[in-house]
Amino acid sequence: MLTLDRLTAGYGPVTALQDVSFTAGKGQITAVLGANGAGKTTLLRTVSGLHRPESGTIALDGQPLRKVTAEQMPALGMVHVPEGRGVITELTIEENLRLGGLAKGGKFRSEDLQRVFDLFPVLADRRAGLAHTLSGGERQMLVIGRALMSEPRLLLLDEPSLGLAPRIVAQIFDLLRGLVDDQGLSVLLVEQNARSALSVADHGIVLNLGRVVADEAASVLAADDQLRHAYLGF
Ligand SMILES: Nc1ncnc2c1ncn2[C@@H]1O[C@H](COP(=O)(O)OP(=O)(O)OP(=O)(O)O)[C@@H](O)[C@H]1O
Repeated sequence: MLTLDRLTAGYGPVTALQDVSFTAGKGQITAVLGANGAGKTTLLRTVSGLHRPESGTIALDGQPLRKVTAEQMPALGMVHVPEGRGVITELTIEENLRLGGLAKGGKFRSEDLQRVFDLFPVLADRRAGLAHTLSGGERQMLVIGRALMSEPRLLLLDEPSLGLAPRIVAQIFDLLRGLVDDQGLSVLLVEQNARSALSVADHGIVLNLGRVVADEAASVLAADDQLRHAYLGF
């Protein structure tokens, strides 16, 4: 689905990613793990066209994404959900979702809204309420719902568990698993919470100082004590 080949990116003299290569499979959750500063956010921003790599290629379904801008990504079936739950708190929940429907450049479709409300009944119940009234977990559901409005094939998620209670993280990851299993969505999941991410992912990539140090089935990574202690903090 998504293939990175020797991707190198940085910020002036700082190299954030060095020769990063891996494939995120179709209909799978691929977790990108690593400590603070490992390069995870830079990786997602580079894949979604927000940060220009110094070298290497990114291909979606075999098509190189060279020169594709962030604005064009939803039309290609890829949506980025950045860290920090960027809901617009002054708008209602429904208005926030409608914005996601516009990302693809087409017309808003009420069936997309209904589809998202079916997935997140908690948002449907409060559709006319202002987004600032939502809890952290509900805001995370809202930004995922907003991303789903453009019917992506690939969802890029940056730290969805950040600041959420374990029970809410489990609920959100279960939901993602359902989307992948039932609707064939593919997910690239960047997480510092490696234990939870590996419990839901099919595959895991471990980054350390911008380099891939492991690229394995999630179950293999979770069972590798040495790697867990060295890089994943659990
Ligand atoms: N805007 C920037 N300018 C300069 N250096 C940056 C910038 N953003 C990130 N970096 C550096 O690039 C490296 C990778 O950072 P990145 O944010 O991608 O890591 P991360 O794994 O996402 O960490 P975190 O979990 O803390 O967000 C780090 O050394 C970081 O200090």
